[in-house]
Amino acid sequence: NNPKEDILTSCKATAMIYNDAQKKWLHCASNGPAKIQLLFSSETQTYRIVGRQIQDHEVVLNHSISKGIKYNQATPTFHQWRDQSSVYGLNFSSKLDAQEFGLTMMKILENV
Ligand SMILES: CC(=O)N[C@@H](Cc1ccccc1Cl)C(=O)N1CCC[C@]12C=C[C@@H]1CC[C@@H](C(=O)N3CC[C@@H]4C=C[C@H]5CC[C@H](C(=O)O)N5C(=O)[C@H]43)N1C2=O
Repeated sequence: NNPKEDILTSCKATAMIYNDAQKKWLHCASNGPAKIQLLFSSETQTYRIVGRQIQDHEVVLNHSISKGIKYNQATPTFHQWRDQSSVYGLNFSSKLDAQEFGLTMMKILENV
């Protein structure tokens, strides 16, 4: 971890990406849930979302949270967002995780 990044929130969720051609959601990795973190870098004053598979630590999500992204809390345990190129989804393990993640994401989006 870059020591200069603050972990704003951390939770367990399955990272998904929408395949527009097939019109279906695909898992970003095949082996179960990931640890999803919202990070703030004081050095660059930027936020990013990082997801690492719990089983093998594979990085399945890693992108900066920019002004342009649109975030949608589709259900109490499934949130999704789109940027210029893709649509991502998080299937949370619990409603509480989803609530906390959503609140943190909304605060970030007010500040980017
Ligand atoms: C205008 C727009 O982009 N709309 C987006 C949602 C959205 C709204 C506002 C800001 C950002 C976003 Cl991503 C949208 O509707 N999208 C993005 C691509 C797929 C989808 C377009 C159409 C389908 C209709 C059903 C819904 C969907 O995919 N859902 C709803 C929540 C549900 C929850 C979990 C995932 C997991 C597997 C299951 C499934 O696909 O079988 N599924 C879904 O069916 C999810 N859909 C979508 O989320």
